[in-house]
Amino acid sequence: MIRVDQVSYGYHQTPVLDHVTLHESEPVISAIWGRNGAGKTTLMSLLAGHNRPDQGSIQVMGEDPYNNLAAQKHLCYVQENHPLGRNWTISDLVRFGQYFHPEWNQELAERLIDLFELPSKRKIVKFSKGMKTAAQMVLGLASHASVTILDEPTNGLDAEKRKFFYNALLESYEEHPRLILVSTHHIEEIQPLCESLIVLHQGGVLCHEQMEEIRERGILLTGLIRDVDQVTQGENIMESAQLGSTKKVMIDASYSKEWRDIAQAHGLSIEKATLQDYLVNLTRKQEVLKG
Ligand SMILES: Nc1ncnc2c1ncn2[C@@H]1O[C@H](COP(=O)(O)OP(=O)(O)OP(=O)(O)O)[C@@H](O)[C@H]1O
Repeated sequence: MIRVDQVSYGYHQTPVLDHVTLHESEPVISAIWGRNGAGKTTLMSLLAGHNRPDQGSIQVMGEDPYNNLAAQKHLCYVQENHPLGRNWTISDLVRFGQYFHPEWNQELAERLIDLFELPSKRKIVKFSKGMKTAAQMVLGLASHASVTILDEPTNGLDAEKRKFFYNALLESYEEHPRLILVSTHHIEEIQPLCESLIVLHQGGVLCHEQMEEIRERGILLTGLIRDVDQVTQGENIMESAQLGSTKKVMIDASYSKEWRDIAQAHGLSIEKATLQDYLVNLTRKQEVLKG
């Protein structure tokens, strides 16, 4: 569905993406995670054909997306500040969606407008931040585009609206399976919906894995310093803290029965780290290693 091969891109001689390769061949909801400035939006805008790679090639449904209408009919890219017409209302947005997206689902669009309580007559520029995001999500989800790209789709949404969005995302995907790429900083909330995770870091894809595998990684062990040190000898320690005679570490290992047994045998407590904390440490570790 998408093929990114050896793509490099920079702004005014400042490199952002460096020989990035990324393939998704099946319909899937995939999260893109990375620290601020990692290049998530840059990668998404290249996939959407808004910019052309400096090097390498991109294909979306077999087409080069840059300046290519044949590719655009397969694509819906919803970015943070979507350039909606200044005077647009929700009705204009819906007309735009119907016109540009051959698979547009009008019934879903109407239901989402209702759910997000979006006023039909007010101009979108006068919406609150959360309402603007919700309006953009109506476009992204109802587009049913084969490659739907959502950049920070929960920005500004309150907890209830985020829940509505996650339910609608899943419903829209189940009704019309396709590739939905979602960049997010709120990985804990969205990870139950995603089958794969792409981590961007230092200009490249640090990992691209099945969510069910990566969400098991990162374990926290707590106990007496000497016991923790003994058990974690030779392990990849991602984080460590001491308080008196007690030590707590995060190691880069899967939360497996084997590890639970080892912890129990040594009198250590064991917990699964959050995916968010694991990823923060994973990207920090790389910085340390490279530094
Ligand atoms: N139009 C631009 N001109 C110059 N530099 C840019 C431009 N857009 C982005 N950059 C730079 O490219 C790098 C990657 O930015 P990008 O917006 O792709 O990251 P991101 O992962 O989406 O970040 P965030 O999580 O903060 O939204 C940053 O260093 C940013 O300053």
